[in-house]
Amino acid sequence: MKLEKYIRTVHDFPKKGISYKDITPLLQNADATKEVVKKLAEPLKNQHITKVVGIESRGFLFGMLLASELNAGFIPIRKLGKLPFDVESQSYDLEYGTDQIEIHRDALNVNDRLVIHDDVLATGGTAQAACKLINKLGGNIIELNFLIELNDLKGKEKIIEYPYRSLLNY
Ligand SMILES: O=P(O)(O)OC[C@H]1O[C@H](OP(=O)(O)OP(=O)(O)O)[C@H](O)[C@@H]1O
Ligand SMILES: Nc1ncnc2[nH]cnc12
Repeated sequence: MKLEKYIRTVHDFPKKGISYKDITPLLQNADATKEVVKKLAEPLKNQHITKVVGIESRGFLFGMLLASELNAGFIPIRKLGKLPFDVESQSYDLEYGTDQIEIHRDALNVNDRLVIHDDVLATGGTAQAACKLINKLGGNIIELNFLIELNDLKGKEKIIEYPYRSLLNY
């Protein structure tokens, strides 16, 4: 199945000069959605993953499905001020701004085997900040995976210490 045909490029969103990769056409298609989950999960099936970490908000969409497919738990990393309990925080730069993400301090334990998932790897600022949060809690990152990687933005250079995978490259 050609997953690329379900990704829509929207020019000048949310700011002039940005080519935004819109995954909503993919989400509308059940077969394409299942194919994404299968491809994300396949190499991880024997890796004894205990929790998938998803980054708000689009990282929740496939992060939760991947966790279910792997019989793993799910940990949300959320934007500033959204998690109700004790949190660790990390600020970072985006392709179109700056932001701050947080994780609950009791979200994981040192024995967990973690996968971090997000829909898009662009500059890598978000993924790098997520890794910093996990490291603050002493977590063990087995892999980062993404549905889409924007090659020219060189996000992979920010997560060089970890294995990572993207299903689609632009
Ligand atoms: O590699 P980076 O340059 O850090 O960009 C990637 C991040 O940008 C998008 O999220 P966004 O902050 O737009 O939020 P959303 O998921 O709520 O749409 C995307 O879902 C990633 O989380
Ligand atoms: N160009 C882009 N399209 C979709 N999501 C993004 N997150 C960061 N850059 C993005």
